[in-house]
Amino acid sequence: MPPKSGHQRAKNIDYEDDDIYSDEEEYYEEGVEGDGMSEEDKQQMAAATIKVKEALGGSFKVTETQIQEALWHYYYDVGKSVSYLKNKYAPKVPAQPKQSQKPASRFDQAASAAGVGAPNGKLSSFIDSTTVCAALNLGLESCYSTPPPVHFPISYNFDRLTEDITNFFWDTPWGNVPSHRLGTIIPQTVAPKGGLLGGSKLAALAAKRKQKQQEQAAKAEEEGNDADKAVALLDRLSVKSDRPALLAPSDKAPKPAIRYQRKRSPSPQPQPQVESDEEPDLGTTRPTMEFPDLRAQPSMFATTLCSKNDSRPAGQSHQSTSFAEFALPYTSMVEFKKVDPFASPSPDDIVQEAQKRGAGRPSKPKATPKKPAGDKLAEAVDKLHVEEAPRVKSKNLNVVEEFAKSEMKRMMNFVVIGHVDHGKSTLMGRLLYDLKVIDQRSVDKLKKEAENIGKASFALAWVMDQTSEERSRGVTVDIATNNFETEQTRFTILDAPGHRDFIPNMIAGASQADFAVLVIDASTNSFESGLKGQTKEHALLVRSMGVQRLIVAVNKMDTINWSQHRFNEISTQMTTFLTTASFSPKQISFIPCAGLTGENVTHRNPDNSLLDWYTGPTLVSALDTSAPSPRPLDKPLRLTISDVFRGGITNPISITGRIDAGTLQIGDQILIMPSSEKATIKAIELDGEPVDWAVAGQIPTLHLQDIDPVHLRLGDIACAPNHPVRLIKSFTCKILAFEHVLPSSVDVFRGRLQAEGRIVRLSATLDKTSGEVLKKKPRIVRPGEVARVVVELQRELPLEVGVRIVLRERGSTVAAGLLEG
Ligand SMILES: Nc1nc2c(ncn2[C@@H]2O[C@H](COP(=O)(O)OP(=O)(O)OP(=O)(O)O)[C@@H](O)[C@H]2O)c(=O)[nH]1
Repeated sequence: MPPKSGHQRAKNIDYEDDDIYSDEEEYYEEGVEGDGMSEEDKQQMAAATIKVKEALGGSFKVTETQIQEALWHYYYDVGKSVSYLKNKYAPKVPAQPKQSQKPASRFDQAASAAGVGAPNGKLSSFIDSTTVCAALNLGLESCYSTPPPVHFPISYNFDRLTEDITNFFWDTPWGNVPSHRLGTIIPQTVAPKGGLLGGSKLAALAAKRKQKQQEQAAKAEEEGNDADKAVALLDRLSVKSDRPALLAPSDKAPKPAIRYQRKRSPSPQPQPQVESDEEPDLGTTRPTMEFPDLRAQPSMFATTLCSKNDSRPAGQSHQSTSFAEFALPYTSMVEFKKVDPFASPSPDDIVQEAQKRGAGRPSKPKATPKKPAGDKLAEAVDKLHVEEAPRVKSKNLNVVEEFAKSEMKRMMNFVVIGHVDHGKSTLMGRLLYDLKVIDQRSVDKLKKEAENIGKASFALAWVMDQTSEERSRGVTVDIATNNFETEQTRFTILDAPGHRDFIPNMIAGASQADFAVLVIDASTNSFESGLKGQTKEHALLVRSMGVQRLIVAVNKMDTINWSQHRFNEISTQMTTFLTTASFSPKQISFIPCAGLTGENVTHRNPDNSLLDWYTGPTLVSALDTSAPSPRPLDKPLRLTISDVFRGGITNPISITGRIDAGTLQIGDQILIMPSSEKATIKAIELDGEPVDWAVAGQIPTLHLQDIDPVHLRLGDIACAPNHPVRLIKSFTCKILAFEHVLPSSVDVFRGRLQAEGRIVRLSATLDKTSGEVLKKKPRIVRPGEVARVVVELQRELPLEVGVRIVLRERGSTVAAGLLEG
């Protein structure tokens, strides 16, 4: 009976239980006795034997044992067994031994090869898998890392082992490569021949040459021609010096002298009909062998860049330079030869020539002989330089004097603040419309657009709210500016967002304002809800930012029938609150108005008898009577950047911001902090008009040069280079608490500037009016109290004494104050 093969055992293994076998007994399963076959095996074997016999036919000479051996090996696979038996025991046909013979597989060969050295007899014990792998020339690494031993019966014939292996793999196609088709690796002893795969026409020509050369050499030797020998020797020497590695492959076996020459790059295009001059003349020239240069040739670009020192004699044309060795497509065509690409000046030459002429310099005569391309390129690179922008000439004006004698109108900036939707933008839109800053046509257009999206009541607000986001949401997001004039004053409106999410933007607007207009919705409940919201917060913020004058526009009076009672109620409540927030009652004005209808904004409506009880000024009159803030013109320049933008080709980088102190004029250099980068003022615009200078209190647009935009950020300070703002990381400030203040992390706001910091110390609580210390080192500062605290910043910021800051924590304003040092 055939041995129990590894396959058979594997069939019945419960892998979950027995993954690894520790000793050979375990390979035999229980219930298997004697011949090693189970009852099931025996039945299968009997049935399969009958089928194999039928398939082979009665005339086929094979014993039952041979059939069963085959079936055992092929897991009772009748087809395979039949094939095997036919191949194994079929009578050999002497006439066609090769065709009929089953091709030997790789495995067959390997196994046979191993068998050559093996004792051709009976092995006295089993052969383990290492031996099998070695026999198959596979090596152990291709077997299992822990190879399971393969057992063969005692007294197994080694010849049969190779046969079995051979037969087992005979049907694997990749193992059945006929021996005559097996590749042979022959170590290279000579340099490769020309052509991609060494079989080109040139190679054939070279071979011919070589043969001819050898014949000549033999002939010369016969004739004792010493001269030829010397030439041959010289050849060998020169070759060695040129390419020692390639041409002296072995000292022991010197090769005949062959002179290699650089292979010219063939044209990638089909050769034209014209006979090429470069066709080797085998008859007249020394026998040579075309050989591809194994070292990569430098590219044309690299050669051009690096060939500064041209050794060519002066006057030599480009065609005769080393570049000519790099064949270009169509170069051998007649048409191509007519074209001299260097005959006319290059585009670079033309540009340079034009530039010279433009600069008024006489153009140099064309250099003859022509310089090599590499030199020209190097020269051109040397000449490359960034055109410096023409220096901006300063008129060196005495700006303070200019301002004094300018007789220009007063200039004032006011910020419009208040709770969301109380009508700030509508009120400003109405004001601009009634003052004819906005024409009827524009307002009609806005009305139509607003109607189209169902927001007709926002048409006037859209005069200020110009972004699509603001218009679609019906909410102001960022500060919107606009200008208008009265008889006495030129105003800049800073319309702030009312929504609490945009308080940082409101702070930025407030930091630029001389005074504020607080808009309050007088309708039922709106005023009250505003008090809990941003009405109070905004009022406190602007006061903390240094605003002293406050005009309260009691708006939407049309919704309450111009109720005097309501107006008085609101006025009383607000006066109480504002005075506690340090506003002087003299600086507060209350104006009843309706932005939507325009009542009492720029004019009184004589037909509106409901407002007869009011005898005070209109809103515009109230604005006009406000006193401007003092202008520190004689102080060093300080401008807080509130916007950075690209103004276009002529003005690539521009900034906007209020001048807090000092003056500036065209041509001035300014220092940007904290980047410490300088810039030059190229042009100045004020309310869209070009001007030569600007002074403190104004919000000009400065067009800059000599600075990279990366050095300009919102909240940065533009200052005089000789009086720069210091960068500080820690400061003491006097604050008015909006909420309970404790040592904690805070966001520090100054204009558009926002930075992370921490209140590290509560130094003292102070008296509101006198500023005297009430309590040192308090544990907490309560809302409404004034205190001195120390703040540490995460990064250095341009802050100095007198600057107003706001401290916020998680979206709420906790305090605002003044930097002390
Ligand atoms: N009846 C009436 N409605 C007004 C008046 N003023 C404004 N409104 C309406 O109030 C709504 C809000 O007006 P806005 O001007 O957008 O309010 P706002 O304060 O600028 O809003 P934010 O800037 O987003 O805080 C709009 O529907 C206006 O039509 C007014 O005097 N009377």
